Amino acid sequence: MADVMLVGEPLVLFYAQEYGSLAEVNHFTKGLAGAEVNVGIGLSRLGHQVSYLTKISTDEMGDYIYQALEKEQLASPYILREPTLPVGIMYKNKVKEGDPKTLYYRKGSAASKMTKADIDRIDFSQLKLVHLTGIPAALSPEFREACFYLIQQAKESGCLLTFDSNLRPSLWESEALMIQTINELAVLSDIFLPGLEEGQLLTGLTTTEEIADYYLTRGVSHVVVKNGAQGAFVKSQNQEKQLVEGFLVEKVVDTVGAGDGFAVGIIDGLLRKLSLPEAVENANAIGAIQVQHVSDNEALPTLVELQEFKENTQRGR
Ligand SMILES: O=C(O)C(=O)C[C@H](O)[C@H](O)CO
Repeated sequence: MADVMLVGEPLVLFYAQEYGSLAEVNHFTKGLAGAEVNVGIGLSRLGHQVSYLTKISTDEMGDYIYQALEKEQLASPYILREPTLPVGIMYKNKVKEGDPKTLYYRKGSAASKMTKADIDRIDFSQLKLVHLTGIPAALSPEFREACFYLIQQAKESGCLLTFDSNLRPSLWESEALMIQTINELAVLSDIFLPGLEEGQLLTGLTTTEEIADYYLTRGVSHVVVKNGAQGAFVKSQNQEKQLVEGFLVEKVVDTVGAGDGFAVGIIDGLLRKLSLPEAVENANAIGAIQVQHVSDNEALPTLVELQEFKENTQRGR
């Protein structure tokens, strides 16, 4: 029986083999992407039982996603095959510095059409935690409505809710709708995980503590503001707060998926009843591992690999 439920859209990812703009490069490697998928893979590798609810096509790209999910113990009857709609595709370029450019072909995908009726397929009885990101709410009005319904059902069943803002402006009709919706979802969560820049855009505030307070005063129990190499700032309703130092990374190769790795550390810590600062330290470590690899999820560690990384890597910028 699964402890964690994830709902989202898996993507076929083509990541470039050569540096340069997507218009210029010719060689790509095929992989799997999607924020919730990445979190699911990370948790599964750390030994947790995870369920993942989505819809994929019945064509070869859908087969590819299904097989990749099977390999990561994420395939289950919660994956519905939809004969008339495609899966989403994402391209990602290779950069020497900064964030890679991502390009989506996902409008009208099978997953983007998920509704409240799909949420009704979830058996909440044994679940401990539901994790959601801001991406599904961007995909269609019906999926957006389903996200609020998922949160309501999860809360009624006594599940913890972790929420990662994961802002993707290109997927939203407008920035105003993105900010409004993400804030509405965030204040319903127990543990909210914004990046510093995301928090600044969402609240109009500047510092990590101001951002944390914004959500704490609106009912969130714990806020963890991610600040890349600087580490992460965590503050709770009881006013306990701490800046948890990050790990030294020699070369940042690709930042996409680092936030999902971070969420894995937090959720794993909650499930294993670690203290929040301990969970944040693991989250920083998994984020640091992620940024050193081009795939969105292939480097996600096992517990042994995580331990090794922490033992062999210095803290600091
Ligand atoms: O799901 C998306 O929209 C993506 O951008 C795919 C990536 O794997 C993911 O978001 C990384 O967080």
